Amino acid sequence: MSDSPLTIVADENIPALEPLFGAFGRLRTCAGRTLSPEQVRDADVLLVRSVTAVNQQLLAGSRVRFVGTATIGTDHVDQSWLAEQGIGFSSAPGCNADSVVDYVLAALFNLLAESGDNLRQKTLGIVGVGNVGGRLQQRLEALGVSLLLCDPPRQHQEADTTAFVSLNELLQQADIICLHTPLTTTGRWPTRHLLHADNLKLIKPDAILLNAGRGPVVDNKALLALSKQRPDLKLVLDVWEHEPEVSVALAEHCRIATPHIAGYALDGKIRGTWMLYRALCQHLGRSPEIALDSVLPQAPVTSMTLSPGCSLLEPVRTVYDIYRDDRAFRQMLARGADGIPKGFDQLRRYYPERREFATLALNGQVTPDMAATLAATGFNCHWRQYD
Ligand SMILES: NC(=O)C1=CN([C@@H]2O[C@H](COP(=O)(O)OP(=O)(O)OC[C@H]3O[C@@H](n4cnc5c(N)ncnc54)[C@H](O)[C@@H]3O)[C@@H](O)[C@H]2O)C=CC1
Ligand SMILES: O=C(O)C(=O)[C@H](O)COP(=O)(O)O
Repeated sequence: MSDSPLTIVADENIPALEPLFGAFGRLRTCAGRTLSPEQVRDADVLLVRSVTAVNQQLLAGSRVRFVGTATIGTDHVDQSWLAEQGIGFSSAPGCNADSVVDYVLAALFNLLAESGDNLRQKTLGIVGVGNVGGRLQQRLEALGVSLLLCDPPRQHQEADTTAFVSLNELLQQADIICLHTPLTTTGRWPTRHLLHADNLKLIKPDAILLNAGRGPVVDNKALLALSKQRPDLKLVLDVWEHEPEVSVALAEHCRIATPHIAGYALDGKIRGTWMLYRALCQHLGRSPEIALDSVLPQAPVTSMTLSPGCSLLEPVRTVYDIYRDDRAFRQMLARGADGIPKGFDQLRRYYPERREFATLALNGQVTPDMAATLAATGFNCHWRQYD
């Protein structure tokens, strides 16, 4: 690509486009879900999120030389075809991993508080221990939670294979199962329908099953069938097979149901755009000059008085009320099946501002134990400890 102004076509749902990409040339935004070959034909650069299938069908005949997806997941991009065409590509690994971990902890703290259970007395299984699963592992270890880890690709590569268990062992032993694998259909360990009718049956009574990876990692039909026989199972689903369509029946069986927003803290979304900005600079041989902090709005200071006996749920709910997302999603589903794809995307497009736990400024006085627990949960806040 030359130094002349570039034409950049971008998904309208990518935040901070203008400050990060405005200086490269002409910026045009489009609806990512319905992006057509005609809309990208004259583009030099294409910036997408997870709802745009980037492949030969979209790009053949265009002059696109660089594609960026401001997401962790890359299952919507035909990377082999891009490489064959010599088209540069970048995703944003880890950009919203902390947001997803916040979502998981918000779901778990709420559900366990409702059942009067303590996370420290549970065994939690993480399937897929990469950026998201690994950060979840770190926070939970700091909270003193017993963990089981399943990640065959890592197990195969690493010296300490004893750190991992098989998927069946994890399903049989975990009280809480969190899925954080990518969606893959090829290779040695494909994840499509990783959880299916046969192994879903292994899950323990009263277990929590949470999927914040990709919908098709769980066979949704099999999960619905099982949920009908096993009302004890507590489902938390952020991702669905066939998005933006959703099985209303399955959502009704969920304790928490949300429209693929686990990674939607503003910090994670803008970090994703910024990572693409840096990747494009590198692709063009230019030095990146814009710092992340200059495009990330300051988090509002939420003042909250923490008392020695306060529950962790209070600060968690203050920074992220997961039931707000659950309610909005169910209201949308109740409006009728025809409206679901549109409603699903509307909820995501107009998602209210949410910030990562780490941005919350809490005030107050807490015991040293509570201070340690807050820090382990991911808060980076200002409090005074009681002696
Ligand atoms: N719900 C949401 O809003 C979001 C969902 N995601 C999804 O979460 C996925 C994971 O994200 P990261 O942890 O950042 O990705 P990552 O690539 O850092 O880690 C994925 C891990 O899964 C493991 N894995 C692959 N196949 C496996 C299998 N068959 N069984 C068990 N483990 C397997 C890999 O070895 C790797 O360690 C993304 O690919 C994306 O699809 C990511 C961000 C937001
Ligand atoms: O980063 C990922 O991977 C995700 O799943 C995204 O957070 C999903 O957001 P959209 O790309 O669908 O806006």
